[in-house]
Amino acid sequence: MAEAKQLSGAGLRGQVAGKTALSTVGVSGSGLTYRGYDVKDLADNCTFEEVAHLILKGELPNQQELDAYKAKLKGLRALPQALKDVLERIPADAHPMDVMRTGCSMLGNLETEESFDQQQDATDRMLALFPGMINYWYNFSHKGKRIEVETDADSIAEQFLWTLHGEKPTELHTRVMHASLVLYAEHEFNASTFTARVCASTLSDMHSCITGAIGSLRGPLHGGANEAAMELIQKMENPDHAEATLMGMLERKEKIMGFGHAIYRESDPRNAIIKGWSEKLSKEASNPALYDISVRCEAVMWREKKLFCNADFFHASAYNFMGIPTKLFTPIFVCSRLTGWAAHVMEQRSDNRIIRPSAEYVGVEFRVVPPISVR
Ligand SMILES: CC(=O)SCCNC(=O)CCNC(=O)[C@H](O)C(C)(C)COP(=O)(O)OP(=O)(O)OC[C@H]1O[C@@H](n2cnc3c(N)ncnc32)[C@H](O)[C@@H]1OP(=O)(O)O
Ligand SMILES: O=C([O-])CC(=O)C(=O)O
Repeated sequence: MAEAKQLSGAGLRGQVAGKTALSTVGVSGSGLTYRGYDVKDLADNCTFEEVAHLILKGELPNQQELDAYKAKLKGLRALPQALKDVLERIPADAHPMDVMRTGCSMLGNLETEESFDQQQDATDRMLALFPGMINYWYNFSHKGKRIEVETDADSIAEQFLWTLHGEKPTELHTRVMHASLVLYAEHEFNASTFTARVCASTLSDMHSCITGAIGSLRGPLHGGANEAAMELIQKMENPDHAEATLMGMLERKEKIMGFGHAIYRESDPRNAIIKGWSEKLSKEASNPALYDISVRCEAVMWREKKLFCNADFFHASAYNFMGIPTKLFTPIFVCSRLTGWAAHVMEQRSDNRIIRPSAEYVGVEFRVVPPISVR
């Protein structure tokens, strides 16, 4: 494992802002652990529902607990009519992350979390409903279709692909979606999770915490990078063109989305896993060059800048190979990270003090209001 990066300076880098029992980043195992388990171990051996159970309830489920949890989630997929009405009014050119934000907020109006006793149920409802919600909007706004979201899908991974494409996905695609959702599920005090915790610290409701977190994840410096990476690589015709494009961007000091990380120094442990799945998917894809292009980007960025792919970069080609429209990439991140966000909200609530840091004032000196006639 790479040594932890020296962390200091702006952006609260390196400052401990609270305690968590949920995950470690850049500390042990391959570099990312959820409640003590290595993310690679979890991605190789568990479904997303098992990992959601681990993150939200503290332990991996036994078979009986898993069956009960999956049955509960399957029963919570229906979209309230009032939410469908709102989704149908959002235009096709809206950003799907804005749809997620509005949808989450609307659900909070319809099924308000009245007390913290309801926090697990409120979370499970969102976990079950979000994949169908975004794909209901997508299919209605782009194809004029009102889709059925109460499918026979066995899992959240299958439910996302099924409600998007209107048919049961292949085993390989479902397996990749499970791995992807596991990889994105939790990541300590990243920007969106910290947003959720700040909101939770005011004793606000779960939907407000998650709505705020969605807003933070949307930006290209955070979750939006998978989408930005796709926009970049789809313009590249072949590996040599990819190399020339990146060299030009680096010369112009442009940021390359999907590379670098605030905490990891030499690699993001999630990258090797999703890269492996991207390679497998490329073997049956109609545009396999995207994988070789991505591999060349990785090599060039390391050679030129010692910058490595973060979790987002190979997610771009993997999702593209599964026929997922680019703008739906970051909403998938939401469907997964919801587990981490909600677990952090619960953790914050269990030992709360309002989060209220101080600022260093750099404005003008103290002064007196002059009468308006002399200003
Ligand atoms: C799931 C996730 O959210 S993972 C992150 C997804 N975000 C991205 O992929 C966006 C692209 N990456 C970045 O913008 C950054 O690497 C971040 C936001 C992830 C981390 O930011 P920081 O902690 O400030 O990065 P760091 O301190 O390592 O930056 C060091 C230098 O490398 C540069 N750098 C970092 N990442 C990149 C990049 N992707 N492309 C070009 N240059 C970069 C920085 O500009 C900085 O240069 P400077 O000192 O001249 O300003
Ligand atoms: O930890 C971070 O800053 C960003 C990140 O990788 C994540 O949230 O998954």
